[in-house]
Amino acid sequence: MNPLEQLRETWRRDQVFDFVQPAPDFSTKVDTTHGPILYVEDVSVSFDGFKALNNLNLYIDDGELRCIIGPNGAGKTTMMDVITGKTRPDTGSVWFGQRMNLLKLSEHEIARGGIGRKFQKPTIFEALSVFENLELATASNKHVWYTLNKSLTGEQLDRIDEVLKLIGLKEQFRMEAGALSHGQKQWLEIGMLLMQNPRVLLVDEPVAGMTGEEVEHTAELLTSLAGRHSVIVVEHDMAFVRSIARKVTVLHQGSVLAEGTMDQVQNDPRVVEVYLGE
Ligand SMILES: Nc1ncnc2c1ncn2[C@@H]1O[C@H](COP(=O)(O)OP(=O)(O)OP(=O)(O)O)[C@@H](O)[C@H]1O
Repeated sequence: MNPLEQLRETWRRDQVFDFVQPAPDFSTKVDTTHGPILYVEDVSVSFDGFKALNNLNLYIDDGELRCIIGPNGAGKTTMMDVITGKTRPDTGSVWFGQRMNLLKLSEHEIARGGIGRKFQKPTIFEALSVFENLELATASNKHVWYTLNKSLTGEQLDRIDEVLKLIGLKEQFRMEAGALSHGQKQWLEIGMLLMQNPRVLLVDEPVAGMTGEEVEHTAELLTSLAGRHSVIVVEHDMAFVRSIARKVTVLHQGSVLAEGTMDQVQNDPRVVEVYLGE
């Protein structure tokens, strides 16, 4: 390579500017041949000496829908923070499949690599339409005008159409996102995460503040995602958990207290004691 070519190679845009880099392709590297897509092992997190997570062990199978419940302060948010790279544990390990060590990746790399997180408060662009919000979510460059001025490929349009159907907002695609109902905003944000095609989706209290009908639609949406994605739902609303849950994990004082079907955990005397004591 001559010096000019070497210089060009060194200054290739995608090596210089982070925003034009393609998302890391972890899909081929996430090895789920043993079943689980997430391994959280012996994880402890302390805040000023207080153990928010205490030797937590959690295994999520590829494509499963798991509900995580537990009283206030049980460590549910801290657990999600550890999986998404926001909080680093003091001890333990977190693996995405068998080969991807999440503790070596940044929060940004984890998000782009296939672990999406839906916070309680939606972070949609209220002044843009439903369609434009999804359009924005297709891109690696989040600069609004740059993205909206680029034309979409047929594949991206198909995906937007598919996601609009999934989240039940096909008729509202031209509507300004700010004019959507509370529930619709939550679904739009789930849709934006789906545009990135995550392998794992973490969803924090998805039905808080929703109407009965919206809760039902959310249950349908989340159950329909399982299989193609692994979905972890943290929720306090027990009726909702019962309506979607296959397997439930109960956290208490930073560890797993019980795990099983909703009936099994609700009849577990340790779980009853913890909830009655609240
Ligand atoms: N940054 C922090 N600094 C100090 N203590 C913290 C911090 N984050 C969490 N904690 C404490 O760790 C414990 C676990 O908190 P966490 O938010 O993970 O629980 P949670 O199960 O999500 O609770 P909730 O259901 O109320 O949201 C709590 O006692 C909380 O006060």
